[in-house]
This record gives sequence, structure tokens and C-alpha cells, in this order.
Amino acid sequence: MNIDQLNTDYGIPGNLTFATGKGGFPMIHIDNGKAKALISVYSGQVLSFQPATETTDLMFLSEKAYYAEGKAIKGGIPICWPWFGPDPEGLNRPSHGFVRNRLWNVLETATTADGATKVILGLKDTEETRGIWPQTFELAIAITVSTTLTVELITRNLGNKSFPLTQAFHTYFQVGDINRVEVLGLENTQYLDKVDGGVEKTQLGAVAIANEVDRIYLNVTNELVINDPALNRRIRIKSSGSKSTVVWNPWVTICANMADLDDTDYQRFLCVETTNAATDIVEVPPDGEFRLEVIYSIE
Ligand SMILES: O=P(O)(O)OC[C@H]1O[C@H](O)[C@H](O)[C@@H](O)[C@@H]1O
Repeated sequence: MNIDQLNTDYGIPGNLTFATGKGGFPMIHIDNGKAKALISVYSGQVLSFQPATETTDLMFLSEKAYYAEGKAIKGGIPICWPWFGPDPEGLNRPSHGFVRNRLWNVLETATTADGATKVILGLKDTEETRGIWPQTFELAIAITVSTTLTVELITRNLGNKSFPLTQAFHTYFQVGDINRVEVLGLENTQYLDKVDGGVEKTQLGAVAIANEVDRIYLNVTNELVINDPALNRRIRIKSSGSKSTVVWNPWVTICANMADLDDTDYQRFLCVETTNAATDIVEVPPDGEFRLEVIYSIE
């Protein structure tokens, strides 16, 4: 992708510019008075979002993240699609699908009536993607940067058969001190405990993190709040199109074994993922579309 051409076609003077970032990837820099954001065109991924009123980024982005073709960038909002987690058909295809590690296309940029900046990136099937997943599709991500951050993932089925879909906004929230963080809104909700062989359990009280946590919460209907006393902020997560939420923190050992995380990074992030996962499977009909949306605000 030619950066000058991207700026000519899609730049918004004073608000949005393209520049070559790490790994040579095209990056979108937004600074519109309401917030600053960094979006990678590779992986269709928000890497950074900070409202003008805040002193700390909403996102955690690993210092050791890979910026290389075929690898996922650790941090921000990776997109898991068209499956969440391991290959649902056991064919050894990559975990979390195949769009978080490929270059997307820039489809549109705009300033909205209320001064927000909107970016739409997209992917279509190719011979190569049909070799991995035999479907004809259009995938778009619409990212709206304002005092809040809105991300919408739109799946269109251009084929003549319905297909099942699981997916996630695999968001890495920056937190001040993992030991003091709690997630509110999941009280009395059933979850599958992936750290305990997938056993179904009931959440009692707020979610606190004191060891490895890898859970799929089911039938989630509430807005969620991450309460982070160390950063003196509450992150509100409002979603639509999702009935499940994944909460993930690798804790000490897994974190130390991940080459793209620093050993102590588990103390500085929590993934609270807006998903269609486990039994929350979406069927996308032929000529149909499905929208998964999330809005993040900081209080
Ligand atoms: O390292 P990744 O492939 O990005 O996956 C990181 C994590 O993603 C999700 O949260 C899963 O529930 C975890 O089981 C997985 O370890």
C-alpha cells in the first residue's frame, strides 16, 4: 500500500493521516480534538485510543508485540473471525481465525456530523481464503473515534448457503493493577471455566483476578464495567449482537511463556472480550448480514 496514495484518497487534513508504522504496516493516526487513536490497516485493529480528557490509553499494547506478516499483534482490539478459539473443525487452522493476521483494505474515512472520525476497513474472500474457509463473504469493520470508541464488525454472506460464525473483539484493556481490578455486570452468570476443563460454574459477585482466568460467560445481557481503582477509572462496555463474554488474563506462567509479552505484563492488562463464542453461535443466512457492535466509554 502506498502511503501517499492513502493520504490523498482517504486522509482528512488535521484529523486523520496514514503513516508507515512498525513492520512497515500502514497505520492510521487520528487526532480530532475528542480523542487520539491508532489503527493498524494490517489486522483491522485498533491499537490505541485515548480521549482528550484522559491521561492514560484505554488499550494495552505489548512492547514485545510482533509486527510481521502472518502474526497477530498483541494488544488493542484483535479481531477473531470467523471462529473464536481453536479451529472448530479440528483441521489445524489458526486459532481465532484468519483475519487478525492479514492486511485489510481501506474502504472509507469520514468526519461525522458530530465531529467524530469514522474509518471503515474491509476484507473479501479470495482463492486463498476459500482454501482456508470455503465461504464467499464481505467483512467490514467500522471504527468511530469520538469521546467514546465504537467498533462494529459486519459480516455479509455472499454465498448461497448459511454459515456458522463465532467471533470476538479480543480487547486488551490497560489496567493500573490487576490485583485491584473488578469486572461488574457478570454477577450470577454461568460461565465455562477453560482453566478447569470447561466446567460450567456460576459467577458469585464481581469478577476479581488472582490467578489465570480464561472464562466464557454465557447469556450475558448487561452492560459491563471494569472498575480500575489504580487508574481511577471505570470502563463501560456496551454491546449488541453478542450474548457471551470472555474474560482472560494469562497470569504469571503463561505470560512468561508468551514471547510477545513481557514477564510482568499480566499485571497491566485484562481482556474482556465481546464475543459470539461457545454456544453463542451465529448463523449468517445467504445474502444476509450480521452485526457485532461494542461501545467503550471511560467514566
Ligand atoms: O495468544 P492468543 O492466540 O491471542 O490467544 C489469547 C487468548 O485468547 C482468548 O482469550 C482465549 O480464551 C484464551 O484461551 C487465549 O489464550
